[in-house]
Amino acid sequence: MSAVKICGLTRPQDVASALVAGARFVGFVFFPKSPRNVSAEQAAALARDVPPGIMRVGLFVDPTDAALTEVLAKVPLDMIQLHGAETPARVTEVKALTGLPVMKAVGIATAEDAEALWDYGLVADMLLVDAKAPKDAVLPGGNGVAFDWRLLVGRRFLKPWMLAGGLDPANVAQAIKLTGASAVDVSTGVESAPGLKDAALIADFIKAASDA
Ligand SMILES: O=C(O)c1ccccc1N[C@@H]1O[C@H](COP(=O)(O)O)[C@@H](O)[C@H]1O
Repeated sequence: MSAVKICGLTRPQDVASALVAGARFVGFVFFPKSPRNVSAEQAAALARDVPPGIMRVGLFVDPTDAALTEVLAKVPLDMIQLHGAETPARVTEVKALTGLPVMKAVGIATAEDAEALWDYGLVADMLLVDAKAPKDAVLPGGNGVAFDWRLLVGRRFLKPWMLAGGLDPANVAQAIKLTGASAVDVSTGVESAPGLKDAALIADFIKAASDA
């Protein structure tokens, strides 16, 4: 049974749908270019509805110290997700600055890309193994694009990890079976429109991941 993170929540009803369906992680995006971007005030209201034991993850892309500090002053987060070009040294800095566990996203398209998982595993608390963004993409993630999951078969990880990238209710079971992922993350695959989650798709996704 894989744990599920539903990322890019923007509305209270979407948070409720994720929780009712059994999500173990909920994600809030702090990246203005994203259709899932939320202000610190919006995220604070959404995070208040989340019971203890469920991880509230703040997603940032190459954040400054000031941006992190400003959000954390208002939003009770349990984990920071770094989804930009942050170096291993920056991961260490963000951990020290925030006092929170950091999950570092690593974009994969080739076996060579996957090598970076080792370096980030030395410093991050968790790894998010995502598809590399297409060249012309505006967003570094949340593009609904999958990668060749066979690149992960037999790979050793230094830290707990989550699979992401183009997952949806129809393919998540196969992805888990092939990679052995014990946690999965989804954003666009459970949306009815950019930034708007669909309760039925969330429920279908979590059931498929749990049954896999
Ligand atoms: O969701 C976004 O808008 C986003 C913006 C910037 C960086 C990452 C983003 N989302 C993350 O991308 C992966 C995969 O998403 P998808 O399921 O393929 O849509 C996931 O970790 C999201 O948290």
